[in-house]
Amino acid sequence: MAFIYDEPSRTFGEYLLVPNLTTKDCVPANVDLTAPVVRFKADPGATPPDPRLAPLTMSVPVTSAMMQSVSGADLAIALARCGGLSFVYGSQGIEEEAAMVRRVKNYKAGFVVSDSNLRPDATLGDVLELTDRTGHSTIAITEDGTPTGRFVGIITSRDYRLGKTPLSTPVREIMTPFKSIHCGKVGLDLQEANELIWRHKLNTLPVIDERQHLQYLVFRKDYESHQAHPLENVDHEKRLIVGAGINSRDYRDRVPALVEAGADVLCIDSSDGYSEWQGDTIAFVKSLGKPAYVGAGNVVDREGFLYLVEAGADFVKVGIGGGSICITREQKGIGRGQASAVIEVAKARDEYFQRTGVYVPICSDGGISQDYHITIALAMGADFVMMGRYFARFDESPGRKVRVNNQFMKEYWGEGSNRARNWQRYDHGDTSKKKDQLEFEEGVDSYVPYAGKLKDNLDVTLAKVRSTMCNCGATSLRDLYMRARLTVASAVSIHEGGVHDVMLKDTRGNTREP
Ligand SMILES: NC(=O)C1=CN([C@@H]2O[C@H](COP(=O)(O)OP(=O)(O)OC[C@H]3O[C@@H](n4cnc5c(N)ncnc54)[C@H](O)[C@@H]3O)[C@@H](O)[C@H]2O)C=CC1
Ligand SMILES: O=c1[nH]c(=O)c2[nH+]cn([C@@H]3O[C@H](COP(=O)(O)O)[C@@H](O)[C@H]3O)c2[nH]1
Ligand SMILES: [K+]
Repeated sequence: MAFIYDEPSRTFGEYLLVPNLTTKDCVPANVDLTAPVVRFKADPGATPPDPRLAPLTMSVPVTSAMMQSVSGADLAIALARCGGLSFVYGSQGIEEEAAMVRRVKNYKAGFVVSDSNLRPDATLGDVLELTDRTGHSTIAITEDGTPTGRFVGIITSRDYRLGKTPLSTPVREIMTPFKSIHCGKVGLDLQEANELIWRHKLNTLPVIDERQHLQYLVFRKDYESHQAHPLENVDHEKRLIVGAGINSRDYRDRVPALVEAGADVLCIDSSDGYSEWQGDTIAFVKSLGKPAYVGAGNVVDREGFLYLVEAGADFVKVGIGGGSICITREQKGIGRGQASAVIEVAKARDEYFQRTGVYVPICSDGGISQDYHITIALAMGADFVMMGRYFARFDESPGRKVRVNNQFMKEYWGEGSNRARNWQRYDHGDTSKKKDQLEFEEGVDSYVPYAGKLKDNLDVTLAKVRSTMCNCGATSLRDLYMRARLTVASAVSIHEGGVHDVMLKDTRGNTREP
């Protein structure tokens, strides 16, 4: 006989937090958002345990969805610099995905590999053409014109006069030559580089190796940007932390390549994780010689969670059909309201911890359509959240920025859409996929309003989270989960929470309905 749940399945927008006493030390500056990423052992007497006991943590509880339109290398770098974690999308060739992971791991804040380089026999005409193409006015001159060739000089716009200096002038006659340039030696850190920049009043510090080959450029303005990222999520070698998506088919080839590339944590990407395919995938990752972390999912209930935990998952992702581009509930009728799913799985996680002393973090994936939904998810017991739409809006996401009806938009398409699935037609890596199944789309191709830089937006979002936590008397995510009091809002009280019974006024004094 079919089992019917007593309670309807609910989602974040149906709940509100009721404030607790805010003590005077409970201010946003004192809020610590550190979250565990992977399983760890702790004293089951303290539920939930201190997240800093986990072997992999993040300083803000936010991850970006493993989607083609969300998590490429640029977004992964920007998010890790703000303290979060990206999962580079797995719906691409294995080599391509590994290359993205490598790009994130090789990123050194403040140290950039020069992208504008010429040989000494190039001309001013070449300089102008290159400046135009890259938008960068600092050009490194190396013997072979490569970013790591023997370094012989530098050209900036101060070295020539447009309209006066002939375009045919060779670079070697106008560049600042090596002997007049202050350089750093490879191995110096950003602070030391910055010291040199200030001492010698430089705009750019070239960093060379013992053979005088160029390695990096350090720009004065980038040091300031580094100072603005105090929460950066880095490993013990100060490299940014990055995750990578995998699937339950080509994992035997994909996982070793990603681990080799330096992925800190993997995650199986699927709408439905309660399957033996995922059990096998986890077992494979755990059988590798090298230790590797792997998350699994998605699940929406206690049974699915326990199955993946017992299979060895390092974290479990929660959510079926709640994503903004999802049509799974409509197409297949599977899923559960995101709040109900998180509440049940968080309870199962706590019981498992109390029984075994092993804490397995959970991630609420999809359906965050307002910033405060993050706080609600965390209050309900999610250790961190995953978002797609949210990040697709930013400069750093891979989708194109386009103008639609006089407004800038970014493209955002679901991983279950035909657009995303097309990669397999051009890649030979995953030919086993669904040969035996008829295909139907489970996601849409869409636009989202362009919103600018990731950091600017995430700073505001997290300010709201911290502020709400203070309303709830919480300065850590553990506090929040332990103390939060949530109430279901009736449809009428949701109406009451919006603007009502007033006419809105614009800057010219005109009025309109809310
Ligand atoms: N979170 C959500 O609500 C949803 C997410 N998505 C996203 O769309 C993408 C595709 O998701 P899915 O279609 O669920 O991918 P999937 O690859 O997990 O599953 C597709 C089908 O293949 C089967 N399968 C998996 N491994 C297999 C193996 N080794 N051998 C034979 N059959 C196997 C599965 O049982 C399923 O029927 C993912 O990126 C996912 O995150 C799609 C729908 C909903
Ligand atoms: O039904 C679906 N069809 C799709 O094509 C699809 N692509 C992604 N996802 C899932 O949605 C999450 C992102 O959701 P948001 O945009 O709401 O943040 C992601 O993290 C995924 O869990 C999909 N679900
Ligand atoms: K299943």
